Order: sequence, then C-alpha cells, then structure tokens
Amino acid sequence: MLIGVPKEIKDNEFRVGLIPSSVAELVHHGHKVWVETNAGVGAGLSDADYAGAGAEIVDNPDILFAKADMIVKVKEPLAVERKKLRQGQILFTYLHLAPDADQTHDLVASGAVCIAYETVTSATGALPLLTPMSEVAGRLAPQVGAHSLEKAQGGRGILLGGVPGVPAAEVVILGGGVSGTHAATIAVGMGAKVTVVDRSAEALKRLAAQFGTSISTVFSTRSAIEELVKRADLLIGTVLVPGAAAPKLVSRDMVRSMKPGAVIVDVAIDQGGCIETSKATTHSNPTYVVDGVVHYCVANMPGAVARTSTFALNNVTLPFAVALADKGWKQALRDDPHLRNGLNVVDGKITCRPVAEAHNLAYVSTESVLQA
Ligand SMILES: NC(=O)C1=CN([C@@H]2O[C@H](COP(=O)(O)OP(=O)(O)OC[C@H]3O[C@@H](n4cnc5c(N)ncnc54)[C@H](O)[C@@H]3O)[C@@H](O)[C@H]2O)C=CC1
Ligand SMILES: CC(=O)C(=O)O
Ligand SMILES: [Mg+2]
Repeated sequence: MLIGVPKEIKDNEFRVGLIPSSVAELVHHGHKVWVETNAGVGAGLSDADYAGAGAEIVDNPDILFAKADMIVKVKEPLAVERKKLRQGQILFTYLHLAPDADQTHDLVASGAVCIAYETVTSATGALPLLTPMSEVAGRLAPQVGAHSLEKAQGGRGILLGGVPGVPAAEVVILGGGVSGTHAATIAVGMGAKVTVVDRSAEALKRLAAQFGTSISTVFSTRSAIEELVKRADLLIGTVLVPGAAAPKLVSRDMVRSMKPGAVIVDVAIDQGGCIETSKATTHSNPTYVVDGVVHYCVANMPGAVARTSTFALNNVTLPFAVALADKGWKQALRDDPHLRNGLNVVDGKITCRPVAEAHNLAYVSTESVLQA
C-alpha cells in the first residue's frame, strides 16, 4: 500500500501523522510511504530523518493526495484537503465530525473511508487514540489558564497558587476523565484549590482515590455547576460524550455570573465545546472576551507541544496504521471491533451514530457495510 503523510496546514499545527520509526515499521511490512517536504520539521523531524527511515519525500501535496491509498494525518482535513480526497481512499486522522457539518458533508461527498482516531475504542471502554492527546491538553489547560489570568492577558491578575497570606485561585474542572484528571494533576501541583465535577460515580471515586483531600469532587448537576462557576477563577471544560457534540453545561447566564477577568479554558471545543459562549480559536489568536470572561478555546492544543504530542500519538496509532496497511480497511475492521468503531464515514454513508444524529442524516451500521 502507498501511504501518504501530508504536512498539517491547520493554524500552528506542528504535529505530523507518522514519525520516522513508524515509517520504518511500515516500510518493513512492505509498504511505501510518501512524506510531504518539511512535514515533520515542527516536531523536530527532518526530511533526512524520514528519508533515512525509507520514506520518499514529496514536494507536492496534490500528488501525494492523488496517489496515496491511505492518508495518515493528525487534524481533520481542512476544506482544501477535503477536495483532494477520493472514493475508496483511506483517511486515518482526528475528525470530530459531530460539531462540524461542512466537514461531514464533504467527507460524505468524497466517498473516502474515513476512520477517526477519537472513536476507536479499547477493551476497557477507553478511547486509546484520544487518550494521549487528552493527557497533553489536560496538562496544558492549567498552564494556559494561569497565563490567561495574568492582567496583561485580560485576566483577573491572580496567581494560581497564591502566596503565603493570600489564597490560591479556585479552579473548577468539568469532566474528570483523562483530560480532567491530568488538568487536576497540574492545577494541584501549581497550588490551586481544585474542584472536579463529573456525572460518573466511578470517575468521582477514582479521582477521590487518586487525589485524596487535595481536590474536591462534585456530582454533576445544573445547580452545583451554577454555584461552582460563580466562584471559579479558572473554569476548565473537559466533558465528553464519545462521538457526540459536547453537552452545553454552562449557559451564557452562568458565564455572565462569573467574576470579571475569570478565565475559561474549553478543552472540549473540538467536540463543539461545553460552554455556551465558546467558539473555536487558534494558537495565533487563542483568546477572546465575553461578559468580562476570558475564553481560551484552541481546538488543537497539543500542537503547541508538537514533539511530545507527535511521539505520544504515534505510540498508539502505529499498530492500527499497520493493520490497515497490511490487511486493507475491510479486513482490518472485520478483525478488530475497536478499530471498527473508528469508522465514521465510508462510501458516502455515515457509520457513527452520534455523528448521523448530530446532523440529522441517515446512519448505516459498519457491520452492514462490511457485509456488502
Ligand atoms: N482542545 C484540544 O486540543 C483537545 C481536546 N480534547 C477533547 O477533550 C475532551 C475530553 O476528552 P477526554 O478527557 O479524553 O474524555 P473522557 O471520556 O476521558 O472524559 C470525559 C468525562 O466527561 C464526563 N462527562 C460527560 N458528560 C458529563 C456531564 N454532563 N457532566 C459532567 N461530566 C460529564 C464523563 O463522565 C467523563 O468522565 C474531548 O472532547 C476531547 O476530544 C482532547 C485533546 C485535545
Ligand atoms: C484530539 C485533538 O483534537 C487534538 O489532539 O488536536
Ligand atoms: Mg461577569
């Protein structure tokens, strides 16, 4: 199989779909890999590194997209990339389709086989291809939140950890899954007073066992969130319903009730965000202010630490990329029910129920596609 790795073109996205050791693995399995010129340079990976691993360096992304049997990327294809996809071509990357009608329509129209990292599952019910990036984004959230709380950034002028004699900031984290847990780790480490909200009793129990009394855990209800949001200096949104648009847990009125200069970091923005006033921003222009509250809603936070993130992502994506390349997509999906859950769109059909529901489009089961 010919595998194509284009350079990411999203704003300040420096990650890359395959690292040289992944390329070497695929080449060892008898595949050809084309990597776009400078695709890895933002993650500290040169064209020479890729050539040394057996890749061919290709200047023109149009040719790479036109020829490759499988495209391996990081972020969702932007409109110009979507135009280059073709019937039957495999696209293996993050997609986040539920909040993105334009992308969904374009992928349906392309006829491509679109497998989303974020809906691949594991035997434990986790999302193994989302996990490492949720770890990264969770760990970044208190860091960018602390920066946004600085006066020059429009924030309240509060130091997350306080100092002796002056209280620490109040950090409220909505969602205590992967990203929320990692956000709590860093916020506690910075000395903040941390509360984590989740609707899962299991998640709350796990958090209490992990953090003891260094955080508070709260069951997710509207009134609990209303009270906590008012008190928060930094509100971090990390809730997820897999495949679906994020539930809007914080209304515009709740945002209005926040302290002037408080900060929201909506990590869940890639699934549409869990705060009514959130809209996606970029690393070039990461924040905006609504009702005196600074919003940070960057949808590709891990791109900021591209080297760490690229390696972490490849550790989990490589076995699936190899299976897709070795067996072809149909057999790979037949053999692995967890990879099968990654299929979102194929041959013009939507095979991820939450995505179909989000856009009021027909749902077709992956199993029926595989039988055809
Ligand atoms: N902005 C960015 O750059 C990045 C964003 N993400 C996003 O972060 C989000 C979180 O991902 P993970 O932590 O891996 O998910 P996860 O599934 O590990 O955790 C989500 C948590 O939200 C909880 N939850 C769901 N509905 C809730 C509700 N109504 N009230 C309270 N809690 C609720 C779940 O019980 C779960 O514990 C996802 O949307 C993911 O795509 C991940 C990486 C990078
Ligand atoms: C998960 C995701 O959206 C990211 O890593 O950018
Ligand atoms: Mg206010």
